Amino acid sequence: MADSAQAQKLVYLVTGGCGFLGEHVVRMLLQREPRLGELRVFDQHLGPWLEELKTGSCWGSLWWRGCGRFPNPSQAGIPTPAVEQMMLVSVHMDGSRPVRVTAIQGDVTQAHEVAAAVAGAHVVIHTAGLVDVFGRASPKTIHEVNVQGTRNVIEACVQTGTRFLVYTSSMEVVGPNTKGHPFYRGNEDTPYEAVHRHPYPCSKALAEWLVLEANGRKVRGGLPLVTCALRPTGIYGEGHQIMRDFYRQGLRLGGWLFRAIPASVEHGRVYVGNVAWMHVLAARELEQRATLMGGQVYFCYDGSPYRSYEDFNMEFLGPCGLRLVGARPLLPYWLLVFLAALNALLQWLLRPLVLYAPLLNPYTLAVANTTFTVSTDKAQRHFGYEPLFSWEDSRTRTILWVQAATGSAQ
Ligand SMILES: NC(=O)c1ccc[n+]([C@@H]2O[C@H](COP(=O)([O-])OP(=O)(O)OC[C@H]3O[C@@H](n4cnc5c(N)ncnc54)[C@H](O)[C@@H]3O)[C@@H](O)[C@H]2O)c1
Ligand SMILES: CC(C)CCC[C@@H](C)[C@H]1CC[C@H]2[C@@H]3[C@H](O)C=C4C[C@@H](O)CC[C@]4(C)[C@H]3CC[C@]12C
Repeated sequence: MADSAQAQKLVYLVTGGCGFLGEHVVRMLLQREPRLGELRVFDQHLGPWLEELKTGSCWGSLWWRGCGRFPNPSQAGIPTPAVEQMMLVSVHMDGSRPVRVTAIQGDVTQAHEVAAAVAGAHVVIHTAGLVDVFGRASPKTIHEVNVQGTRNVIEACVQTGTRFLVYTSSMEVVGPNTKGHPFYRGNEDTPYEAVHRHPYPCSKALAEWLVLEANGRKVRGGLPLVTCALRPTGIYGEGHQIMRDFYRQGLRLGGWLFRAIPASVEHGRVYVGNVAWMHVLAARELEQRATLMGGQVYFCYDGSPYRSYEDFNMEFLGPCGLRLVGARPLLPYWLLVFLAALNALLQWLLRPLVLYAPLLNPYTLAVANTTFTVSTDKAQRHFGYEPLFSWEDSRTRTILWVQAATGSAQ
């Protein structure tokens, strides 16, 4: 491996590289991808943590090399991107393998920006997306970012000759469906009636379909594109904003959270570090295992226990001082349905004046109240995935993050 790592330096592009998952993918690539030569981090909002790369506080000896333009993509006939901010950082991972990290502020809905970022990349990990089940963004915007953005990424690969594309899909491509059918310990082949109405799962399903359908298309130079899609269940870990929201809500209620969903409704969860690791491995193995992996979907899984959404959250919020009240839901389900519908109505009525987007709405209630758990080893069989972080590790890391993010260390 050391010799081949010396021989071949690869250019990776991570779209959405400053998001919750994207940041972990970026860090994982820097730590664990021996063939990494250049890493392009593409995002609409560049995170301040990228600055750490310059100061060396992240991974040993990193240093700033100065500002520069993105490598000229004109060889591929692509116009130079109209991006607002770029920087070049040189990262020395172990004293012998310098990796150039290029941060690109850009928008996946802008085809020319995407094409310019993709030009010359060997591998694209496309995690950028608008994750909105609360009604913050319009259905049109969700479609533009998640579907048109993905189309732009695929077309950029085809035009510029990039052959390997890993797409971050979602469990929601499958379900839970609007009928509330349980998906219990299901795998990639489990039959399930996927019915999508909400803009977010609709957009993820369509985007995933585009990615899988593009597998085998000839890219510039004549070789086939190889694609696969990873479907995380609910991701948790350092940087999980909803976990922080739950903590704050608990604080407002005097340190108490009130059980809303029966403990028997199990919800699939997966640690962000393992999801990132799965992306890195899938991207690494796509070339060698193109026939097996091309056009395939993989659920993301690890050793996280099957629990209800609220009980699972308490694994982290409990050590931060919150308590979940009630062995059973305190409110009757019909009342929750009523409150969720009321929230939806208020959101609609208030929209001209203010954005009202609470956690509880008919869609989130349906998701939280429907069992959806996966049990599969497909990623292990196809590309040798084993979780990098045990449940104990994942739990500890998440607790430390919640404590630090909320100042709740006890
Ligand atoms: N969070 C979860 O539980 C979960 C579960 C399954 C799948 N996913 C998928 O994982 C991916 C990442 O989700 P996340 O939870 O990290 O969300 P996130 O919002 O933290 O990250 C998404 C990133 O994409 C960027 N982005 C959004 N619109 C963009 C645009 N037009 N152009 C460029 N960048 C843009 C955002 O700035 C953000 O940094 C998404 O595709 C999401 O659908 C998330
Ligand atoms: C009824 C309330 C008390 C609780 C509301 C919880 C609700 C906000 C949670 C429950 C399940 C969560 C989703 C689930 O983890 C999986 C995903 C898939 C991913 O692609 C995007 C995020 C999403 C939809 C989670 C959003 C928050 C949900 C609905």
